[in-house]
Amino acid sequence: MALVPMETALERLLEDAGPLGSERVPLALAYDRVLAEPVRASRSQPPFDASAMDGYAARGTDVGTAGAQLAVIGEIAAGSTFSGTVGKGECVRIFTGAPLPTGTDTVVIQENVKIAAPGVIELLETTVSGRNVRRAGLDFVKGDLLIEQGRLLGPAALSLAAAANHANLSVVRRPLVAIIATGDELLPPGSDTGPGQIISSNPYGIAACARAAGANILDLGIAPDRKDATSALVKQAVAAGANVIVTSGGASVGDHDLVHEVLTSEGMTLDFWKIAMRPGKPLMFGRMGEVRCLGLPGNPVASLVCSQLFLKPLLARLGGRPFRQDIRTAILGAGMGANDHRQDYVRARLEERDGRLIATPFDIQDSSMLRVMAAAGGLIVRAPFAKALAAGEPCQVLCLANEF
Ligand SMILES: Nc1nc2c(c(=O)[nH]1)N[C@H]1C(S)=C(S)[C@@H](COP(=O)(O)OP(=O)(O)OC[C@H]3O[C@@H](n4cnc5c(N)ncnc54)[C@H](O)[C@@H]3O)O[C@H]1N2
Ligand code: MOO
Repeated sequence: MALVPMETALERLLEDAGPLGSERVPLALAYDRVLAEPVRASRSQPPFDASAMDGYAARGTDVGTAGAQLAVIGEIAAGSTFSGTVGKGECVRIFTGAPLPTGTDTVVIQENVKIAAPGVIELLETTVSGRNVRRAGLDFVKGDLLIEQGRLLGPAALSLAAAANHANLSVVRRPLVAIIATGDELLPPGSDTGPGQIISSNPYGIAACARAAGANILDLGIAPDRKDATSALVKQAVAAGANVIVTSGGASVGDHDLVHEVLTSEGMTLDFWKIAMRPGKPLMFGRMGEVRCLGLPGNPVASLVCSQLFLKPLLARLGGRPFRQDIRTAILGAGMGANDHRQDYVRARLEERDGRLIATPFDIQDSSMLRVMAAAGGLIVRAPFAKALAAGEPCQVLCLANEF
């Protein structure tokens, strides 16, 4: 079977992947969620002309002359209102956030007055009419569109939604990702391993990638290399409402690589299998109705690279989240040979020298080597049949620094 080019595989993976439905969540749980409906202001803010300072509210026409005296006829703090009307030559002691009393339009800050006599202040400086007042609706007016649909909710958006008097928000549902590791040799971390056994590491990295892309995780553990055991976990994933089933291992051509057979028997229609990439060649993708199935290769680095390149963008689409690979130009720290027909993702050390990004490929690129992967700041992307490059030449790097 001809290997599928990387771009074709990505296009097919994302072809009809759009945001899942929505759910309403309390504001306190809405951080890092994607807004499913625009947020409009249910009220105006501030809802009244409000004092921006601690001082004295007065008429603008009374505060233009230093040395003038005003009678203090009352006091008002934030949270209350002043029932009377302030006349010429009068003022009201006021505190930040309090509504301006009727008749006033200006606040003189307290630093600019002195007490001339009990109940009388004297202006030490002039104040321009209208100063130190926040007009009603300065921030927003009832009905204003405040936050657009599709926005990832961060701190300011959440405070804004709260100020606009929304206790709950409609957000895009997080995709649920079921993860199934396959292989007789696998045991969970913390186990005593016997002959021929290793620790199942892939689900942890896969889950972290999925979480970073906004998904919820259902780790279904390890299926031994038996069709019935693998089928049972796939059924469990479907029953739990998984939007994406991710398998790890068993994707290749060995006698014990059962994933394709099992997924097909559970109703998956294969879309593509075997990509012109390294690592990650045996990657498989198909659909079981609305459930997407991603068969990741078992080699630990391949499973991580494929999670970064395929799982994350897929989950971002389903969750309505923005996503873009962080690809930058770097300078090669060592020469590289010509590439073959597979797009290569070469683990590289990244450093900044004299303001330039230097990418140096690790000597050994075996796709089992997690230590190298964990030390790699990025993956040098080598197109199929790319020519040999000398140290010092530019290359493209997919930066992982903040993600791995
Ligand atoms: N004749 C061929 N053999 C292989 C090919 C091929 O094209 N022809 N492809 C190779 C490539 S590339 C890869 S990648 C692997 C992937 O194959 P599978 O997806 O079937 O993976 P397994 O055979 O199950 O495992 C491969 C390797 O990874 C280890 N593994 C598996 N699961 C985990 C896990 N959860 N945690 C840690 N390590 C895991 C497993 O023990 C094996 O060592 O196939 C090549 N072979
Ligand atoms: O391409 Mo495999 O995915 O070498 O590790």
